[in-house]
Amino acid sequence: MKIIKYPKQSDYKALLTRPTQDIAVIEQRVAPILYRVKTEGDIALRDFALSFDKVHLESIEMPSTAIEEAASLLSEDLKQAIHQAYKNIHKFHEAQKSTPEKIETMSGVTCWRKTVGIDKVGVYIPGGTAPLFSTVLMLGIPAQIAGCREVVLCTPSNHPAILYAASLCGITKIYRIGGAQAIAAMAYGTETVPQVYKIFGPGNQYVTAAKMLVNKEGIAIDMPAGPSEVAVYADDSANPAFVAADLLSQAEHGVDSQVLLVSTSEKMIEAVNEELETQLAVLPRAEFASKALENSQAILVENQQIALALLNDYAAEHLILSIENAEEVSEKIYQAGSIFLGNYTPESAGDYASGTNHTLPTNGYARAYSGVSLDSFVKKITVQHITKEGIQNLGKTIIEMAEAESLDAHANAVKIRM
Ligand SMILES: NC(=O)c1ccc[n+]([C@@H]2O[C@H](COP(=O)([O-])OP(=O)(O)OC[C@H]3O[C@@H](n4cnc5c(N)ncnc54)[C@H](O)[C@@H]3O)[C@@H](O)[C@H]2O)c1
Ligand SMILES: N[C@H](CO)Cc1c[nH]c[nH+]1
Ligand SMILES: [Zn+2]
Repeated sequence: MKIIKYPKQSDYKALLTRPTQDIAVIEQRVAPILYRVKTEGDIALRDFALSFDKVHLESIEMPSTAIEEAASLLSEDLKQAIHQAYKNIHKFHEAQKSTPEKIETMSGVTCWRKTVGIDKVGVYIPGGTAPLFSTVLMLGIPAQIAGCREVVLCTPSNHPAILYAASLCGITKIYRIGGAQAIAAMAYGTETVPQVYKIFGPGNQYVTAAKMLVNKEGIAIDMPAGPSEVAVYADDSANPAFVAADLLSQAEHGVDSQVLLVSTSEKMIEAVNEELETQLAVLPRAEFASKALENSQAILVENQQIALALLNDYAAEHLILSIENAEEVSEKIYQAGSIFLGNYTPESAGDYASGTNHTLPTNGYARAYSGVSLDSFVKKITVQHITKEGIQNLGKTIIEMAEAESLDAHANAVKIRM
């Protein structure tokens, strides 16, 4: 990994640029895909499956026999692991349920919020270069807890673990389509794929751009969750082999991934770089990882204050603090998708099984977005009830304000009751 020593603040922006293609270029590629699915429906889905994924789709919907067979194609160990992950993710997301409180703002005036699962949701499960069945749990479990009535799943992969995890989450509508065309299918609906109100899920740049484009047409999305990234802040208490392993764990996702190492210790950076070479040499996805490492850097900084400023600017999807007093220092982080503390908290734990959600904002979107949670799958509807006495207490205030806005009918709706 390139080493950048003591950069000036004016260099941060260039230094922290993501390797993703220009969004305008990707949108130009994706917009015609969306249009064809919108206007031609299933015919376009079949064409794109053939040209992008090299599959001739007999049936766009996953056959029920494949779903039923899935369990028998997986090892007992893998099924056990999936169940353990399911339990932890369920526990963490179930705890996010909140009991709405009824608040009496004035005597006789009561307001509250009721929580409702979004009726129809679509989840995208990446499957271009790896079948991310863990993402099924990350999206299917909160949808299940939220009580979403219809959950549609699209993925270009037919890996049995995706089907098995989907069954655990009660998802039965599975479509074997990927990329921007899958996002379009869920956004507009086709003869086969049902239209949904909100689309969730990570994916490559085409998937992410498609989500952002359909969002402009009024379809809700979770957030831009594109190519994976991790930043590691390591001091001399870190273990260089652990740090290198964490960097490679995200670099192996794809050529457009980016990883960042920030340290006040030149010795640590050099040791991590050596470890990277050793570990990369035996990594099956070395081709992806080494390309991603070309887009990545190790940055040597003077002190912790500068390290934290850089990391907050970068707003990494994942931030690992392999430093002393990690929890205390994490209080000073205000821009990151998910934080991992200490030497024994690999980012992979959050990817699979600790309980937190791995669908997280990339490309700096962690400055304004949170990762997926139970909240992402629900709407909160406000409810209020005012008694005959309550309107006497509140009425004067409303009339005063409505008349000042020159909206007499608003004022009358109160006066008539008083
Ligand atoms: N941010 C997160 O929370 C998160 C979580 C998991 C994975 N990810 C990211 O998801 C991505 C998965 O990517 P992937 O490619 O393996 O799978 P994917 O399922 O996202 O994309 C595969 C699809 O891309 C389409 N495609 C491929 N080349 C294309 C082209 N030239 N033009 C138009 N469409 C094309 C194809 O239709 C294919 O089905 C990785 O970048 C990974 O880092 C992010
Ligand atoms: N690291 C990815 C989120 O950026 C999630 C994932 C799934 N499987 C492995 N990793
Ligand atoms: Zn990962």
